[in-house]
Amino acid sequence: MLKLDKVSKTYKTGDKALHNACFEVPAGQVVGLIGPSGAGKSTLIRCINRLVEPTQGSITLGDTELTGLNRRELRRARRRIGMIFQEYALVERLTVMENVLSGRLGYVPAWRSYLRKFSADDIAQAFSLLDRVGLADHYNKRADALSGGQRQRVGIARALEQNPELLLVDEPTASLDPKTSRQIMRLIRTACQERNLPAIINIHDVMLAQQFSDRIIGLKAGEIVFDGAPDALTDEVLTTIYGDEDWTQLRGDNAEQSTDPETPAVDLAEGV
Ligand SMILES: Nc1ncnc2c1ncn2[C@@H]1O[C@H](COP(=O)(O)OP(=O)(O)OP(=O)(O)O)[C@@H](O)[C@H]1O
Repeated sequence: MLKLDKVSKTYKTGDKALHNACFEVPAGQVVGLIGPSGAGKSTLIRCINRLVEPTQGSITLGDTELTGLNRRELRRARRRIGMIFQEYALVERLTVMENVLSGRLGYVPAWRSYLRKFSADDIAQAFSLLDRVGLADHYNKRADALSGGQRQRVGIARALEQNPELLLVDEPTASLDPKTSRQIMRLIRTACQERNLPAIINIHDVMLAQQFSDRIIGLKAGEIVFDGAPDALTDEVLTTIYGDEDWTQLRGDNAEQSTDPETPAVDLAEGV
């Protein structure tokens, strides 16, 4: 369980990026975090693992108050939080397997991580995760030889290799085509369901968020203006968050893409 209590962030520039954010995310829940550009989505995600220091409020993961930790304790706590990034953040010249194993680096002693020595269990788990994200045959390829969708799957496997208690996902599909985006979102959601893992996904595409989240949190100018079920995200609510748009047409376009016959209805679902 993740809990945010009155979390605010004002940058040194005076930008009030987040104001009094309060919510809890129970185990296994996938939260889609939406809102216009500059609403504070990245700030909120980064406050949770303290890549950005909140100005006020408390953030608790399980029994640990993340906001109260010193640097060393924070390093240890970050092992419990898997991150998935828009630009994948892979080490391009390393193999797929080495990238996945790097998810364990926070766990192995410094000398072993320097020599990149991993236990047999870590390696077996990495193989199993690569199999589950559909990349078992690619384990020995260099990361820079992969497509965007494949890279993001490596990013997902690396985050899961950490055995995290929470996933923070920052615009995972922003660099991907619509079909690959849906596959990646399905993969993240299924992985969370199987592991009872909570996740917060910062996502620009409202329709994808609605399709693959258990809950939506809508931010506008640093304030939470919506927190509810994906079905409750009516055109009126969307207009509150984003301003006027032709939501009916946007939904129509998306429905066409979702029924794209080339997109298997359950692709990867069993494999994750
Ligand atoms: N390092 C920073 N220093 C000063 N202001 C910042 C910094 N990072 C973000 N901001 C400001 O905080 C506000 C929220 O930004 P943030 O990046 O969190 O929004 P966002 O919803 O993630 O936007 P986007 O969808 O465009 O990535 C904006 O006004 C932004 O200009």
